Amino acid sequence: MGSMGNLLVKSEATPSADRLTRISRQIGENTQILTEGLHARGLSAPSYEAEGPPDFPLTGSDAKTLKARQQVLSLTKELRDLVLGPREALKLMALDIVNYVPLHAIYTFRIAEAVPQTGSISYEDLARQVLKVSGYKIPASELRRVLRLAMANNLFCEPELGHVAHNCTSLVMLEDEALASWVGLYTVDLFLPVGNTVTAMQKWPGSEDLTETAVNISYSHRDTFFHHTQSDATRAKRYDLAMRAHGSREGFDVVHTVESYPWAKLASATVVDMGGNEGHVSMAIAEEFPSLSFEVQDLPGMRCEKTLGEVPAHLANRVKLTTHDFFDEQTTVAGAYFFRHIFHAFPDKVVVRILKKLVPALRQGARVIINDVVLPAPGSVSLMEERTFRLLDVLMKTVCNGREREVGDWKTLFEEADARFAWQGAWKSSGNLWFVEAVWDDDGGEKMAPWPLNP
Ligand SMILES: C[S@@+](CC[C@H](N)C(=O)[O-])C[C@H]1O[C@@H](n2cnc3c(N)ncnc32)[C@H](O)[C@@H]1O
Repeated sequence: MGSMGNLLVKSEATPSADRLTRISRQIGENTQILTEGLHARGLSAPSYEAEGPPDFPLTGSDAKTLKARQQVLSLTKELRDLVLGPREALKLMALDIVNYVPLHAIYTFRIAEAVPQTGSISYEDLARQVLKVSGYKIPASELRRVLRLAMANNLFCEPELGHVAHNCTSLVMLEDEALASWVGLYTVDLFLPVGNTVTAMQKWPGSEDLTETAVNISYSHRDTFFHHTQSDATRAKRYDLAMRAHGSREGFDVVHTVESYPWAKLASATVVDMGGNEGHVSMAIAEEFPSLSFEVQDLPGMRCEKTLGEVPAHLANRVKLTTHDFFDEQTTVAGAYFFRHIFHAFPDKVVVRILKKLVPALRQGARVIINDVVLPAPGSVSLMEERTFRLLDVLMKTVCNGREREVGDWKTLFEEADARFAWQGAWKSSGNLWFVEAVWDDDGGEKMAPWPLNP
């Protein structure tokens, strides 16, 4: 019971000692489902061995298996915390910040590159290799202390005393540049801002200004996070690669965007993909829905010959990459305006401003389609899911005074932007992102019959 939520779930008045057994039995039952799934597909269990699979093997499975996995993840945390006891669990939660030091060191000193892909290396030789690949002269004793903490978190291993080797997790950092950049983004770029979030809340309570954030305090400037990121080539590249890793996180894959909206109902419309980056989302939808056309708008900095040339020839007449700043008035008249992963990075008043800028181009029946996070009601989803979205919500506060939103918050944004936006609702059928939609009704919003959308 407790696993499905937190605040709304009433705790037992005096929980019986059997509670622990009950949770562990549920863990056992759900683990059994996973084991059967592995057997049925002839797969072995995940492990930390260097040759082990870098991803849990059943991620693309049926709903029952996926739910069992979510249950195991939530219940094991619950059992762990209960067995620790609240006092000790709290101490460990606070102490957890130290676990980021090895991650930071591994990224900065390029330790994954310095350790040989097979076999092992002594700490002294590792110090020499680190100097070679990263230029940093770090004593063996310091590498040892950070790496031994990393190993206590199942990152690298020490097969023979005094010798470091890769395991499956550390190899991922070597082989997956996007994931390594994800680690870099959080440890190099965001560690200070995370630490300054409360200071920003004290300095600018409730601010909706993009330049009154923990990033501004940490880096002593009044630029937006976006400009801060773009102002340094290394940082910009790290951010772009990290976003790729984010896009491939479970539940955030573009396949959910393609499958969860009834795109065919837009017939032969043009969809303007606002802040559509290099067009990867539009291209994925265009592949599946051959009657649709896309105009992918983004800032000039996102356009160069290389990216323009990356639209495959068979899509070139239906997917156009153009430049447009969404703070300027929209000039393209289209059937739909699509915002994926855009608005959570902006405070409410800025989102309203962006929506208003669409108005000159909107014609009767034009759609605004948002594909973004919708916050669950507290306690309505598993603790794992809840934590994913609450983390993103607080992170948005840290970097840009943006926020994740509940369904009612999205509706309010449209109401504040213009009464002619007729609310169509919000839904999610797969993945982590929801669809939120409004239709432009020149006659005044409310009278427009809702489109029968929920697929
Ligand atoms: C988080 S990415 C989302 C990209 C894409 N929609 C997706 O779902 O993968 C945000 C995008 O918004 C773009 N962007 C930021 N500010 C913008 C602006 N003022 N006008 C147009 N695009 C902007 C960025 O360049 C970036 O490509």
